[in-house]
Amino acid sequence: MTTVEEAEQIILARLQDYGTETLPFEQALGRVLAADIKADRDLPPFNRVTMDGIAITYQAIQQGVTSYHIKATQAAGEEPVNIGATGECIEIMTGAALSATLDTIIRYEDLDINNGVAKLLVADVKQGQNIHSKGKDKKQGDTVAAKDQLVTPAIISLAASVGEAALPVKKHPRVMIISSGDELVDVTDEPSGYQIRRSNNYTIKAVLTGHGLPADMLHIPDDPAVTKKQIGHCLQNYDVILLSGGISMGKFDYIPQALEDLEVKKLFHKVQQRPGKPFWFGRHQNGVLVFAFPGNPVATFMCLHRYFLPWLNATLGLPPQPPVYAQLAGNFTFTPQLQYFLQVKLTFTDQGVLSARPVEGNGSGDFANLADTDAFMELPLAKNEFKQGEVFKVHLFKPV
Ligand SMILES: Nc1nc2c(c(=O)[nH]1)N[C@H]1C(S)=C(S)[C@@H](COP(=O)(O)OP(=O)(O)OC[C@H]3O[C@@H](n4cnc5c(N)ncnc54)[C@H](O)[C@@H]3O)O[C@H]1N2
Ligand code: MOO
Repeated sequence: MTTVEEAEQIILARLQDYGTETLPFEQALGRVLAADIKADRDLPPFNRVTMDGIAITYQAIQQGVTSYHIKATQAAGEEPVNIGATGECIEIMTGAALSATLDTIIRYEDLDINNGVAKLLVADVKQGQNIHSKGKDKKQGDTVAAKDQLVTPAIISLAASVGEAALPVKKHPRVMIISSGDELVDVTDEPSGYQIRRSNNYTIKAVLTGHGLPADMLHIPDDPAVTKKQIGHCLQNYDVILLSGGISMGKFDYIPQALEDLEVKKLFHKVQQRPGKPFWFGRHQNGVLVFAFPGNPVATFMCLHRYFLPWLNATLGLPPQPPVYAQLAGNFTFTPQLQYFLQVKLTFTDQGVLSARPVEGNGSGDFANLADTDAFMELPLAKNEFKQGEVFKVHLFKPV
């Protein structure tokens, strides 16, 4: 059977470039930047005053001059005003551009101002104080934000400041989410005593929305002809199909056969893991990828986080997320020859250690348990006994 690592490698070997698009910069939040953002001029673009007060030349201090005639007042956004002598100063505001004749700012708190004269109240004055020098952060033409990273609020701020009103970002794949099964009714429908409401498709959609990825949804009944027709249509109109359910050994699990008939090449079926063992993954020759997750809600949820999101991350050109490790807060035993993904509740201890308390639940149909946990802890296949204090990798599905 395919191991978790092999499944991951097979999936990550199928990265695809969906191209780029240009968006108004405010709409690019959460997307992946497709080109470097460069400074259109030095940052800051002029010697920027950082305290309200007066501007003097440091020569005055060297000559022992401690009171200054206020020649003018300069607000931020006004043209720089020069002084003509060491005994002069300009009253100046934070954000103003400093004239080349001035090099030191003294804040109001250190002055006594009367009748147009500012008297220094402190002895310790340093040349260049309270000035953010031109080009200190970045020079014109420098990269201020490199491509292949998520557009964050800080990058929106940089784009605005260098005048990039439109940003090139990576295009998303077109995603279709398919649920299947005659036992499933929609959320607004009243289920009979032997039906349930479908939820996996909404879970997947919610996770994708959290990653800024739009997706369409479709439900198909347990009918082989309809299954084939509908999936065939999706193979022509989408880049990625995310299925849940209908892939195990049941008499009405028509999905693997339909995919085979539609010439989606199976790359693996069944992974040595719990939950999610029946996971099916394949690729159509036109490039469409099919992730068919097992129907049990926890299995779908785990596979989405463990396999699809890292693929999405990599296919959009983002660097791999650094692994997160946590310390097991209780003993745990698991004997089947399957890699177990244990649901855990995470907390930081007062020593700054990420601690993981096992919250076992009632198997992969128990979605109530998902709401009470934060992550899956990936327990190594080679072991059966996992002791309190041991450290293992975790896959977070909630921020801690
Ligand atoms: N003989 C065997 N039976 C099963 C095996 C096996 O190896 N041999 N594996 C089990 C495991 S593990 C899982 S997981 C499930 C996966 O089966 P399917 O992918 O075919 O899923 P279904 O049978 O269609 O559904 C399973 C379960 O999940 C519910 N479900 C499905 N879709 C949704 C949805 N959109 N929202 C909410 N719930 C959903 C469905 O009603 C079933 O209860 O197979 C085991 N059987
Ligand atoms: O994958 Mo199944 O989720 O172990 O029930």
